[in-house]
Amino acid sequence: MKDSKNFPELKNDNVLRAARGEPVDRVPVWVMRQAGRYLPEFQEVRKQHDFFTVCRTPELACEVTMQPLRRFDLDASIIFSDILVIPQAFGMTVEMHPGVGPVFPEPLKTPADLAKLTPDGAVDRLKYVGEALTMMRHMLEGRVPLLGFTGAPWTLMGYMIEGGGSKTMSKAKAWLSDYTEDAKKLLAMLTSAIVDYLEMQVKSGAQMLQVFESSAEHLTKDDFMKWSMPYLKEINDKLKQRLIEQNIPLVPMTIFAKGAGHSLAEQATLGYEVISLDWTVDPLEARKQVGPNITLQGNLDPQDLYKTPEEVRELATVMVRKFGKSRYIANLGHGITPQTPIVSMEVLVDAVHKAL
Ligand SMILES: Cc1c2[nH]c(c1CCC(=O)O)Cc1[nH]c(c(CCC(=O)O)c1C)Cc1[nH]c(c(CCC(=O)O)c1C)Cc1[nH]c(c(C)c1CCC(=O)O)C2
Repeated sequence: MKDSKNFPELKNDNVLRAARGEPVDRVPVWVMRQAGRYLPEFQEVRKQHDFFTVCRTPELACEVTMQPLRRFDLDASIIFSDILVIPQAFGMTVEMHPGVGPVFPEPLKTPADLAKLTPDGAVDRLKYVGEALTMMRHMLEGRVPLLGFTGAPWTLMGYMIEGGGSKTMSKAKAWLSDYTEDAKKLLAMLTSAIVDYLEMQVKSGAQMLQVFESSAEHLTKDDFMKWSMPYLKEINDKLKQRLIEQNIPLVPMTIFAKGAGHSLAEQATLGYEVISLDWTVDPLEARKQVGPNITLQGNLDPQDLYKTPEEVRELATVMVRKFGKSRYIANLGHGITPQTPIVSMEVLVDAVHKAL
């Protein structure tokens, strides 16, 4: 399978080795949303093309995926796309409004709206992501591993019901209590599509996968156990089972459940190789919670990148020394934000590589 596309041999595999608990040459680092609006060259592309056009056009997706790698000595690339391509593949309209974020003109209002969704064949409508991954593997020439990703069921359900970002998730939470069976049906539908989607990503060339449960922060610990964890486990279990059945080498899996620092010990039981931490969690405490056999990723506060270069260097160095060189991938605690100075990224990457 791996050779069927004749991908170039991987040179810097530190991220994959860290994920598997093997020794690394240097602490690897990449950044969530590393291809994004803080880069002027990204803004140039966005002036000419709508956000989802970039996602759907492999040449454009690969160009913006490559942009941060031209500037910084990063140890991984992540394919340019969005978690909301799954709701789109289910037949929902999603628009990206600059300065606002994603907008669904027709969100799910009542359980009757579930009948309008078209989950059958969703993965076929996401083939463009696979094409971008395959093209990107060649474009990278083996420089660093290529990561794929997906949104997790609860996070996607939230956007589909709220119709965009939400401070409270009041409507999505109302589904959990008022339409419990339908909420379960929707989460199961999403879980199944996510497994298909990740399988396709691996077959297309993704060398590691991250599952974004960004809206975990809205759930109590009890609700996280009930409405997120079982689906996260099913995604990891089913995907691995499918890859094994087809004799396809497994790829490391990362779970990023933002705001779920209350459940690190529980997350460590899910079967994911890597747990990505938001900035609210102390590295030493996180290590205590997950034990020695899980890789940790994170967790600098993205707002720290607005400090002086000297402060950024100091904060990154302290962070890396707390996590240590074993089973650790440096990253931010969430996506990099649009006004971040370029120099902060340069300093962050350099500081991580020099810290140990
Ligand atoms: C919740 C979520 C989304 N998308 C994503 C998540 C999970 C991570 C997280 O919690 O931030 C994931 C995502 N979105 C994007 C990537 C690309 C890969 C990368 O470089 O990390 C990834 C991994 C590009 C993007 N996705 C988006 C942008 C900026 C939009 C633009 O270019 O106009 C980028 C580069 C837009 C987006 N997409 C989404 C939102 C809420 C927004 C608006 C928020 C904002 O404005 O910062 C949905």
